[in-house]
Amino acid sequence: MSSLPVIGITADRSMMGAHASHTVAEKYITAAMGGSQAFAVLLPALGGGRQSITSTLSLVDGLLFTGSYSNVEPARYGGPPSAPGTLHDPARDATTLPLMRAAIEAGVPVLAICRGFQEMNVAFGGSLHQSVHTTGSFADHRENKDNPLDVQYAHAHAVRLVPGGKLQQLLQAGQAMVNSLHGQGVDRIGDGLVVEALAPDGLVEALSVAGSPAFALGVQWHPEWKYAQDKLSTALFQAFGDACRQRMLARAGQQAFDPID
Ligand SMILES: N[C@@H](CCC(=O)NCCCC(=O)O)C(=O)O
Repeated sequence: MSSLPVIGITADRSMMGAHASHTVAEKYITAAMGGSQAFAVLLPALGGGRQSITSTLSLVDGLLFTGSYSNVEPARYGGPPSAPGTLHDPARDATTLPLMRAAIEAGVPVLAICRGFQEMNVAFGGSLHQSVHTTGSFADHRENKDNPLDVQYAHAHAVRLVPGGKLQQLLQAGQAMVNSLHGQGVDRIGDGLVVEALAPDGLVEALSVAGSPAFALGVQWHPEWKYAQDKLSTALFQAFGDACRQRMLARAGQQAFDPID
């Protein structure tokens, strides 16, 4: 048995030339390995039950739901059709949405980032604003894609950590600075989800799952970016890794008592 917990990382499905491909940005892999001290494996976005959720959950000690430029298809939360030209990834939706709920119910630790955070909300029956900056109620939370990456992923605004919440307890502070690279945002909050952080304009920036048997946290920002240099990001990946290690040890204990057949 490996001494490292295994973290499954959700991939996007897109075309590389003529070939359907499954990809994960390396920053998520290095953050899981370095920040959570885990062994990273990539989970293809095959959807449609082609690889069963039960088998996936039996292979991993935790799941990292990644960010992505694509939007969750609005039919998944009863929203109006997307603006023409919006990037979707229906295979990813079909993979991550059922996996998210099943993982959390089974006590598999979950950290969900940006699109992953939006998936958490939709998986629990919530809905999304398709472009928060056109609602009239919120600021523009998008990055300027013409800027160098270091500028795009730099701190953009504060978040207020809800007193007594999981994030506030983790950081032992009332607020933190975060980056901001998203056009969509949480509208109706999913059933059983708990607000953990808010942007100055009131947009929900982090969610946890009430009564979840294990770590289950989603954040709208990108803690994987320079995870080792930012106090909140370091704390998040460490706490996620600790939860994954706990599950690994619990599973090892269970196996030791399984009858030999
Ligand atoms: N499409 C959604 C989600 C935004 C998001 O996840 N961006 C990530 C960009 C690439 C990355 O850093 O992985 C939205 O715009 O709201």
